[in-house]
Amino acid sequence: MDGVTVISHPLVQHKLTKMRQKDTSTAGFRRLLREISTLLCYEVTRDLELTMETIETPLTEMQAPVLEGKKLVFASILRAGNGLLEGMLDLVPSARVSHIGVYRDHETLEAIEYFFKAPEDIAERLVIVVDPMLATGNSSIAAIDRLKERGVKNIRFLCLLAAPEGIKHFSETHPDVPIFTASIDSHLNEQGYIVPGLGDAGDRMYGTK
Ligand SMILES: O=P(O)(O)OC[C@H]1O[C@H](OP(=O)(O)OP(=O)(O)O)[C@H](O)[C@@H]1O
Ligand SMILES: O=c1cc[nH]c(=O)[nH]1
Ligand SMILES: [Mg+2]
Repeated sequence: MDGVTVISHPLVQHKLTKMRQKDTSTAGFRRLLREISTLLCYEVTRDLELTMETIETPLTEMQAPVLEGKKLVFASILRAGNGLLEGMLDLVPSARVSHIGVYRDHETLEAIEYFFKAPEDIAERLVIVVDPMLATGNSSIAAIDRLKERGVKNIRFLCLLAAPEGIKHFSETHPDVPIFTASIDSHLNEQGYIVPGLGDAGDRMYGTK
């Protein structure tokens, strides 16, 4: 699929299988999500620009590559996005963070926004939006609409599972935003859940159901 990268690394796929299993505990689910997020972060940042800095090794001075970490924003779609955010910050501690509070209305599946906070200069930065689930696409599309209203031009979207219906909707609405996912699942059911999926990511992370 155009604009979609499936991260097929065996460690990612193994951990995802554990997360899908209904008997995985809340603590186990959270731990796996944090671990998998570092692996996904590795892939989504693979082509980031480096600048050269003068450093001194014990032997000599040299020009060495460093990441422009302060130019990055991780935007977490609450609540479940926070599970991906933590592991990503482990790898890029200097990244800035935006929180976008969006939940799905269970009847209409429309996205309802309840919170938005972002760095002042977000428009000048690369923003990696994170949410484990791309189902209908309504939540991620709404979050990216909001970022574009703030002038952000350079956006990537990272998730764990995506439904074909959501990818189509998302790509038609935001064709300029590449999607990174660990799996493209079969379909959405009548309630808008991803099948086979892993259930409700927020509830599984926080034990709210
Ligand atoms: O693509 P969509 O059809 O919009 O579905 C995906 C959204 O649903 C879940 O959030 P939820 O609404 O359950 O909120 P929560 O994270 O607070 O539980 C998930 O974390 C996504 O944000
Ligand atoms: O399967 C789904 C769909 C939307 N949100 C989730 O958490 N899970
Ligand atoms: Mg939820």
